[in-house]
Amino acid sequence: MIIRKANVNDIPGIKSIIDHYAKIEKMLPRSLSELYEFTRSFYVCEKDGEIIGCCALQVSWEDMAEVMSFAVRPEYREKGIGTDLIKACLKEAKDLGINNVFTLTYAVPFFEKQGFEIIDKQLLPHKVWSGCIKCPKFPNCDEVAMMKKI
Ligand SMILES: CC(=O)SCCNC(=O)CCNC(=O)[C@H](O)C(C)(C)COP(=O)(O)OP(=O)(O)OC[C@H]1O[C@@H](n2cnc3c(N)ncnc32)[C@H](O)[C@@H]1OP(=O)(O)O
Repeated sequence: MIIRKANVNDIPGIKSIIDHYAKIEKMLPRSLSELYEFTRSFYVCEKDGEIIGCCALQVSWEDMAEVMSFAVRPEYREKGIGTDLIKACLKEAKDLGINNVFTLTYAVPFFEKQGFEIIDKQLLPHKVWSGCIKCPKFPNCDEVAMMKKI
């Protein structure tokens, strides 16, 4: 099992994980087109040639990056893979010179364990909300904003 940067061949596997959770409203859906655009932002967990987890780090503003599209296939959850994916993203943020990593999530207890704290959504830069118009829940966002200083 390895954690590594994604390449374009991983996108169908990433989409299949996200589709599973989007159907049960645990995650926002992502189109193939969006995912290919974000290829360079993704880390994946690969096991026996199969993608079993994914997480993207997207630089959003000066000194700020977002963790997004984060999921582990149901049968592989609770084995530390999510933690390893987040660690890889936090290390990359540090390497990029970024000190603040945030996420918009329903998985609050998980992110608290990783040292993230709940913040007021108003503290996030306006640019973050440009994607919201595409969200099926818009304008009734029920995700929680969380931030970690690294
Ligand atoms: C930014 C976003 O994309 S938000 C969307 C987040 N994704 C989802 O909600 C999709 C469904 N959930 C998942 O795929 C997974 O549960 C993830 C990605 C959230 C976590 O991945 P996992 O591999 O299961 O996490 P991992 O095994 O590293 O868990 C670490 C700890 O967090 C806990 N934990 C994991 N997921 C959750 C959760 N959803 N709620 C509460 N606690 C959790 C684990 O029990 C574990 O606790 P421990 O250290 O006391 O043993």
